[in-house]
Formats: sequence, structure tokens, C-alpha cells
Amino acid sequence: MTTKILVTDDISSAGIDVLSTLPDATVDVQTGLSPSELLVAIADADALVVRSQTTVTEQVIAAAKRLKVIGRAGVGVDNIDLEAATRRGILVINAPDGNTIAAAEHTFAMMISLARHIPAANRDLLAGNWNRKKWVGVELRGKTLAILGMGRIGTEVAKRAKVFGMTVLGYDPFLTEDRAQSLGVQKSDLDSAIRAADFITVHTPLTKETHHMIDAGKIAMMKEGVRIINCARGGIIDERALADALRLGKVAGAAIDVFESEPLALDHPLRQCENVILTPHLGASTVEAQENVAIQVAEEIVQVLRDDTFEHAVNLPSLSPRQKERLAPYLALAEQLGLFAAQLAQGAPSQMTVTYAGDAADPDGGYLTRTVLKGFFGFQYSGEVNYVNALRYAEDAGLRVQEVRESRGRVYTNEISISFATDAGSHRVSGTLYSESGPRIVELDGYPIDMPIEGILVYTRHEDKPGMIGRIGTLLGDAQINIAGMQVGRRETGGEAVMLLTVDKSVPNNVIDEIASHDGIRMVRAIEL
Ligand SMILES: NC(=O)c1ccc[n+]([C@@H]2O[C@H](COP(=O)([O-])OP(=O)(O)OC[C@H]3O[C@@H](n4cnc5c(N)ncnc54)[C@H](O)[C@@H]3O)[C@@H](O)[C@H]2O)c1
Ligand SMILES: O=C(O)CC[C@@H](O)C(=O)O
Repeated sequence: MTTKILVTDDISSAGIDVLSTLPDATVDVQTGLSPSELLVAIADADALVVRSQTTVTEQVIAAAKRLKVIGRAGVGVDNIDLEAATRRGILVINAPDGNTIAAAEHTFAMMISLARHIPAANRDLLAGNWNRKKWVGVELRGKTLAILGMGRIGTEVAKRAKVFGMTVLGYDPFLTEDRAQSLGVQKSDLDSAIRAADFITVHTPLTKETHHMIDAGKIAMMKEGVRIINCARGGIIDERALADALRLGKVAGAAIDVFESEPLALDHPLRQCENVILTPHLGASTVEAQENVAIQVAEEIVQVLRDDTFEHAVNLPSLSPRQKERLAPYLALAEQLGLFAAQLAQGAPSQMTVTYAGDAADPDGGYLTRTVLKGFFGFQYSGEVNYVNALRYAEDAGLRVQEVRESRGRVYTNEISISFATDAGSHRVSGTLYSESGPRIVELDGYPIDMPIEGILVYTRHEDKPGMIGRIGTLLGDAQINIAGMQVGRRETGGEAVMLLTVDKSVPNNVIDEIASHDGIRMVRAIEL
């Protein structure tokens, strides 16, 4: 089947060229779609590429029957229902740094334009006036700039402000003292920063915490005549409170590129204010930035559709190339153990502990645990569970998952163990990765075992007494099921023993029931990997 890549916003042709390199793919560019047209166009798309105009709602995601990836040619993904995409296992990727310089330069253009009344003076002159006295501005040198959000763009704004001779205060929970010092920025809390600033610029994402981070209360704390810039996201500043403060002169000027609702309504109060500069979400609108983000996102989409590695997933932990390389061999072990655990469970556990020991214990952003859960829930929901939505399946099932990392394995140089309890009992299954023979199961419910973790298995726990192994073998033989391998274990003579058999074909339920009803059998499971 041909792969369909749907592009619903204007992206640079350089990105379309990259998408077109994917064999057997059609690139379907349809911009300006109405919501109902989008629902039709998305139905058979494998990938969707958007900028900020297309709103990817839960409804759009539900209408997409084949969608694997949504690519955002830019940074902010607030026009995409991330939760709905994650639940459906749809990867969301962005292009986080392609437009950083464009947005930082736009912010600076806004700040200088505010300081020197450039748009207003321009309008006035074009209207036939020559008002040199009316448009006296202020210098940036010696002024204090508060930067709220010291990520990629905030940092670039800070560097430029330093060159202009400004004192820069940075507010960001993730800004370390060392990094602030190396940038020549004073690390500050929010209130101190906005109280001291002559200019305030916001560079955070829009989140529950940053929504109306600047509201009437915060504006009241600011200096008289402060100037405010927002080239990040509409909603970080309360637009109505800002418009009131502009009218009252508390805020001397505001330069706003992004709005709570875009396009900006004709009757929006900011349109009525004289001392504002408004641009229609142009922060990323440079030729260079649009080429960068389009190429970046297109390359990633091609990688995803080729099942190759990608870098900028928003709803998956990001791993360095070294981490990815190190992790790759453990993925099969983790997924097989998860699948094994699901068939061992027979009932829903409410708690699972996954222990990584020795070489398997390096930090991986939770990737291997997602893999375990992909195996665990994949047993029940087959093709629907992937790395993106595996945690959501656990949440929905009320399964609390805990990770434990131990520097040394108990026996092996690398070990992954899954422990859980259900109403039917507690279980623990451990595996290791041998460089020569791949993933193996090495412990089952506390008994040492050594078998490849693959194929069709029959697991029994039974009384350790003569004839048990023979009887189980006979029952399987009567059902024409050939035994290919066997491991047995026990702790003490006459106590409980375990047996793990590999068999050549699936064991029907009636045979399992027959084994289970046999005197001395405490538990039996058929496990297919
Ligand atoms: N106007 C445009 O066209 C345009 C272009 C590019 C980016 N953007 C927007 O600019 C913003 C910043 O982009 P970026 O690339 O610098 O992102 P980034 O992820 O590199 O930086 C965001 C920073 O905000 C900080 N932050 C998060 N919550 C915070 C809070 N409550 N208080 C203080 N700081 C907080 C984070 O720690 C991070 O350092 C985003 O909203 C992005 O969507 C707009
Ligand atoms: O697509 C655009 O031009 C806007 C991009 C910008 O808002 C972003 O978050 O990257």
C-alpha cells in the first residue's frame, strides 16, 4: 500500500523535496482545509505535517485510521492534542531548534521597535506628518531585561541583550547558577525579575503553569512604564489585563506576536491600544527558519516511516545515539519478558516492579520499561500497543509501575526482572542477554532456569514427587505435542518443583486443563512468545 504523507500547512518546498524521497509515498499538500475536510483527508494518511494553523484535535486523531506520526514544522505542539495522539500510539515529533534564531531576532526587533516607536513613527510619517518630537524613544543600554523562560530562544535573546549593554535577569526553574553565570545572566525568581525590569519578554511554552503567568496582579508589581514582549505563545500573558494596563499607561508599550486565539479577532481590545506592536505570529517566518524546520521535520518523518531512529519525539523519551546503541540489544529481552509476564499473570496486577541490574541498569529515560509494558499489554491488545502509548495502557489498567536499578546483577552481568502479584499469586521472571545466544530466561518464581526466551512453552509448578514429569510428558504426548527442551528446578527434595518445557506446537486449553487437574500440579501455564 502506498504511504500517504498529508501536509496541511504551508511548509518550505525544501521539506516537500525531502518527503518525496521516500519510496512508494505520495505527498499530499492540502492547505487551508476546513475541519470537516481535514477529517476526510486524514482518514488514510500515514503521516501528517503541520505548522501552527492546523488544529489536530482528538476528533481528527480518531478519524485517522493509519496515522503513525504527526510532524510539527516548528517548536510548539499546542495545536496538537498530545494526549489523544499518545493514547492512539501516534508519535508526535517537532523541529525544536530550526527557528530559534528567527524567533530570537523577531523578539529583538520587537524590543527595539518598542524602544524607538518605529512602527508608530512610520505610520505617522506615511500619514503625511514629520513629528520628530513625538517619537523620542529610550535606549536599551543600561536597562534591565527580564527573560521568563531561558530555553533555546530565551538564551539567544539574552546573548543579544548583553551585547546591547542590558542587565539580564533570567527566570526559569531549570536555569542553573553555572549556566546563568556563563551567559552573564542573573538568575532570578519571577516576582523579583518583573519588579526590577524595564523590559519583560516571555519564552516559555504555554502550559497549565505558564497560562496567564503575567496577569493583572503581576502587572501591578511591575515598574511604571514597563515594556512587555510576547513572541512565545498567546495565553502566557492575560491579554485583557495587558490591554487595560496599556490604556492606563502602567505599561508603556507591548509587542505581541502570538495570541490566545489566532487569527486575532477584529474587535480584540489590543487592536484598540495605541502603544502596541502586533505581528501575525511571524516569529518563525524567515526563509532560513522555514527551510530549517521543514527539512528537519521531513527528515524525521522519513526516518519514522522507514522504522529508523529519530531524534525529536515529543511523546517519547529522547535518547542520545550512544544510549540508543546500548539499548538496542535489550529491547527484545524486555519485550519478551513483558509478554511472558502477561501470560504468567492470569489476572490484573496492580503493581509491577521492573528491576534492571548490571549492564542493563544504565539510565534510559524509561524506554525499557515502556518496552516491557509493550510486551505485557501487547499480549492482550496485539498491534495497538507501542512505545508511545504503553504507559497509558498501564495507567488505564490501574497498574503502578516501579523501576529499580541495581549496579550489579545477582548472577549475570546484565539482568532484567519483572515482579508482580495478582489475585492468583505472585510471580517473578528474570532474563539476561548472552552475547552469543541472545535473550534467555534465567529465573522463574525464584527458581534458576536457563532457556532461550522464545517459542511455545509450558510452565508447571508441582509437588516434587516421583512420576510428575513423566505424567505431564504423557499428557502432552497423547495430544501429539512433541517436547523439544526441558528445564527443571527445585529448592528442596519433596517440596515444590518447577518445569519449563519448550514444545513444537500450541497447547490447546483442554490439555492445559487436564494437566492442571492432575494430582500434585499446583499451577500450569501455556506461554507463547
Ligand atoms: N512566535 C513564534 O513564531 C515562535 C517561534 C518559535 C518558538 N516559539 C515559542 O517560543 C517558546 C520557547 O521556545 P524554545 O524553543 O525556547 O523552547 P525551549 O523548550 O527551548 O525553552 C522553554 C523554556 O521555558 C522554561 N519553562 C517552562 N515552564 C516554565 C515556567 N513555568 N516558568 C519559567 N520557565 C519555564 C523551560 O524550562 C525551558 O527552558 C515556545 O512557546 C515556542 O512554542 C514561538
Ligand atoms: O509555524 C510557524 O510559523 C510558527 C512556529 C512557532 O510558533 C513555533 O512554535 O515553532
